[in-house]
Amino acid sequence: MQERQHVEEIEQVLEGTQTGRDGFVAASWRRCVEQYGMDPTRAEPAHIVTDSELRDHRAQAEWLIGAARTSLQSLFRQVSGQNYVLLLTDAKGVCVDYFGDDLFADNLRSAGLYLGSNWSEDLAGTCGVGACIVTQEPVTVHQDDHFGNAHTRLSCTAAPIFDSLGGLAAVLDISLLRSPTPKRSQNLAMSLVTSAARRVEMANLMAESRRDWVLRISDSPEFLDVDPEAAVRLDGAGRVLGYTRSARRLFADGGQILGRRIDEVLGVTVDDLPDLMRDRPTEDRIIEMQGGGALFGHAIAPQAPRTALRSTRRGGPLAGLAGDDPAMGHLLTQAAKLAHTNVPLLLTGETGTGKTKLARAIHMTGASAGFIAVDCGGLTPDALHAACVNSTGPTTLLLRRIEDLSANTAIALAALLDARPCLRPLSTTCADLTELPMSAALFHRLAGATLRLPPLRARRDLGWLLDRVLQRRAPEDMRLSPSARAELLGRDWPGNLRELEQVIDVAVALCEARVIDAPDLPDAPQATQTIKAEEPLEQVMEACGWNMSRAARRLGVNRSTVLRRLRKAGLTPPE
Ligand SMILES: Nc1ncnc2c1ncn2[C@@H]1O[C@H](COP(=O)(O)OP(=O)(O)OP(=O)(O)O)[C@@H](O)[C@H]1O
Repeated sequence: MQERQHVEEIEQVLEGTQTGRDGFVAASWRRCVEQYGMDPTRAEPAHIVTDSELRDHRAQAEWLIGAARTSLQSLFRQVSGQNYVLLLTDAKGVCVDYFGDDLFADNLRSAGLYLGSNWSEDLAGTCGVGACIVTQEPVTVHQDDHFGNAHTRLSCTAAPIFDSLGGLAAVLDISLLRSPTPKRSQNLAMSLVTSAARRVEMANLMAESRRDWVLRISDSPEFLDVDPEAAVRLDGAGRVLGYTRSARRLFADGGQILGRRIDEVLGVTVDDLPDLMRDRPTEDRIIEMQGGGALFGHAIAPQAPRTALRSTRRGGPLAGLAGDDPAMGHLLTQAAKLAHTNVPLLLTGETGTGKTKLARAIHMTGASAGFIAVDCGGLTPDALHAACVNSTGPTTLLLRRIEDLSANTAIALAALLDARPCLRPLSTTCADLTELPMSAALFHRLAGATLRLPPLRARRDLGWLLDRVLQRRAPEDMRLSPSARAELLGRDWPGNLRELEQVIDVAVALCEARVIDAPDLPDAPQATQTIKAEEPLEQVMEACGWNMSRAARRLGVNRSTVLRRLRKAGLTPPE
């Protein structure tokens, strides 16, 4: 009786009658009859691929099975005892991994809820996996939503899993042999399966991105580090190399995502990513969206390869730090050799000469997996311990501005380094070594070797640096006029590379055409400094359009410092 009603309803839908079915189900029924020539009255058995075909499908999906296993196991634990079956199918609909209760194995196998079953729509008719492959959206195909009478007792909820290039890679399906009648009984299954699919995409993206930056994103600071909603993988210039499906919403204008620069949609450039790393408080890691609104970001730096080659040739992150400057060439060759050792390094030089950047490049070149960065100004012994508490394996400890260490924290640091030999300190300082306020004991724990960065005015690769900074911070087709270039090459640069970046940022903002000309350049360094010292925070924020990254660059501090100062001054952006 029920079977006859089901067939009659399919006929009505084919004639164009609205029967209250979900639109995607009606569309699938239509395809089953009109494209695949199926007949709902025929009790089709489950389609199972042969053992050798299954081996092929599993071999091709091996990376996916690996990435999904942990998520599937944890999902299965959540639904255990409720008779749910989990299927992971490849993009063709063939089940390549399976979790179900062995007690019902025979029933599940005959219903097709088993390894090797093929749930593509053109074979199985309207079903969770098939509809998910066609619509590329999460779906519930409940009981008589199914096309064939053989399946009308099942309830299947399926979510798509996309690879990092945006292609459909798999479907995660959670099914019941028997279910309560209301379709909404499967709402919880829908929410479980979509979040499990999101986590599989995240695991896959992370596994692919060991050599690149990853920016993970969340609407709420609470979930940022534990279960972020979306992530993008970025190259050194901030271009998108891969993404999880939910990251599409950042690119709301649609179209191409791969190859786009992240600063086209978010108020961060690749140079801001270190400020979004885990050592910063979560609530300070705010990212403004270009179209308004804000998100929270967690940046993960490229990791060194686990089996780092003991090469002394310069390459990778270190190579990008200098052009043809003999002093920098010598320093970077030394840095490349020292990167593979455990020797504590002290990086000295004037403010803005790139000590922090060099430290990060040394870390990326070496074999330490973990990376912790702390600013020594205001650092308490407790905060130092808290920052290092989770470090287990070899870990780089970047200590910025050790001249600002308090006496108490200096004692705590010496004790910490003795107790945790896995920590490799890389310290930076602008101070003269003879003026460092620390005991000889601590000094020798920090300065196994000293690398001195030259001031920008002494470097012979200023032209190269100008082009590089321009390439990173200006639109692709923007260039410097010969007179602007000559003016910049003649400057003194007391603020070094930081000042160079700011000058380019200002010039890019002021320039009205595609060529930066001399009048677009901000004032001479001396004048700029005087103004900066006198300029109130509110004025800086207004001048930067309340963009925190821009204000941070202008003030020569990082974004979290700007945020802290704003909070302290009780300033908020105008409505
Ligand atoms: N080799 C480089 N090429 C281009 N930009 C660079 C280079 N090195 C550093 N920078 C940029 O210059 C700015 C200052 O760099 P960094 O923070 O490493 O300097 P620092 O010496 O640690 O400064 P401070 O002592 O004031 O903390 C950063 O924005 C960084 O991106």
